[in-house]
Amino acid sequence: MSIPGLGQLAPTAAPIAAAASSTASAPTTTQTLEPYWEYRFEVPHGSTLTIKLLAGTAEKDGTELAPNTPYAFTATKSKINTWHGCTLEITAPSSGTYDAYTSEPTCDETPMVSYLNLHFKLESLRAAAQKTAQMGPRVLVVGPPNAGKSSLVRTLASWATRMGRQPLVVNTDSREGMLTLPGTLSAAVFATLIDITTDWGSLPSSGASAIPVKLPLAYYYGLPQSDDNPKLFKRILGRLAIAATSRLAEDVDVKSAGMLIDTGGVPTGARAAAYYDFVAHIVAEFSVNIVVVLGSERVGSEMQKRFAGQTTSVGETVTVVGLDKSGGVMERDEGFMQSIRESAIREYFFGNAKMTLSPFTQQVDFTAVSIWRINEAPSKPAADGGGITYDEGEVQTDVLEKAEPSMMMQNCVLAVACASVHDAPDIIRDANVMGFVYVADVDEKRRRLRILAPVSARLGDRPLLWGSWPEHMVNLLI
Ligand SMILES: Nc1ncnc2c1ncn2[C@@H]1O[C@H](COP(=O)(O)OP(=O)(O)OP(=O)(O)O)[C@@H](O)[C@H]1O
Repeated sequence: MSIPGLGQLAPTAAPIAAAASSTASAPTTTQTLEPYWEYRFEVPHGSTLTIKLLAGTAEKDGTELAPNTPYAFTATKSKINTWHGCTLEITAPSSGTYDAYTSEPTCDETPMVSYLNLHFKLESLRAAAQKTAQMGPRVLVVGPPNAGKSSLVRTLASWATRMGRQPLVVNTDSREGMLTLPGTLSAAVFATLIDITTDWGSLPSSGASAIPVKLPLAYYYGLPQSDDNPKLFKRILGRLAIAATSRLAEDVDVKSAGMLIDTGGVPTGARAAAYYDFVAHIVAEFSVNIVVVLGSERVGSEMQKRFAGQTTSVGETVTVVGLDKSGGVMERDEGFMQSIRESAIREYFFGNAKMTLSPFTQQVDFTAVSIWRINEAPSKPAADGGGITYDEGEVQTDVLEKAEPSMMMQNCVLAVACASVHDAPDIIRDANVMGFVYVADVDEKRRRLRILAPVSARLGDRPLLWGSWPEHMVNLLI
């Protein structure tokens, strides 16, 4: 066990240098970082950047780098930070490209110190909860898009596990999957380190891994934005909250460590009001007692207005904490995000550079599968403030519709519900996800589907859920 940030030296007067961007050409370079500096890097799809810690100590999102161990990063934007200083060896294949620079803040300038202070505050709450067998802190992180919310949740989770804690991490942003494919809301206990070459660690798959794989509990929403179908989104959040709360109840270590909940970015315009309702729903359902607002006074003031001083279902007062966003957080455009989603899906079926998987292909008759469609709600407010408001009472938007196989499903990912094909639609909707299949081909003439699955299992026994997220893929078999 190591304690993040402890024993740190008084801050050195590190020069405040403007971050200089450089496109590296040399295959191997070394980079020396002073205390509090960050090495920020962007690796495009198809390139690999290998980083090795030669001396000192360094972390990626709270997880320490092992000395003299090469870590290969691909298709990512991230950073390595150091509390005490370090030397890194950076290697990139001469044909590959990447962009990197060092940020050189002092102790007073880096928001990492305030994140560490938050961690120690949470730690003291966890210690107190452990003594009295109460629930540890339930922390919700909110803020605008690209504020560093997921990075902060990951960092707090990693620091907690380094102290021997086992927090339950919850993802409520269906655009990105946590330990599962996009389109889902999920929760997982983090008791061991995170594989730092990925965001959240490898997807659970049927192979051996040096770092223990975390198994998430996932529910399929099948749409990218929470307001694409507000009623269904809230329903699924409720299911996840019940599962998360019972996970806390059955394990004293998880209970005292509490929860860390990630959210999608607060949208702009009229959609923000609806989004705040989802936040209120999360606060109520997960009995959140600490709301961390990252990088926005506007969102901070809204959160203060709504939650500060409120009491949770277990009688604790809700605290709202505002923290600065790191200047290093990188924009990820739609093209980049799409390539990340595609690689997550490829990895799910075919494995990655460390482990190849052999998915199972089967031909099934249209009549042998039971597919249920998840629809968007009929309307949502436009980003500019116009548009139509919801009328949730009237429309049963959270009802699944039975769908006939069709060409529209070609190259789509379907979620396999942990339910029976004989169950009622609302039981199927409320079931958690067992895994995913991919529709490689639809032959409407012969009424047959070619389906790729991670394991050989009879598909006809389980209902399949068809949403619009993740979106249509390019053909994975080419
Ligand atoms: N200090 C930093 N230096 C370099 N990159 C960073 C830093 N902090 C975060 N990033 C990167 O910036 C990107 C966006 O960060 P992150 O995903 O944490 O933001 P977010 O607020 O959760 O985004 P979203 O609104 O899309 O959910 C990620 O690729 C992350 O690894």
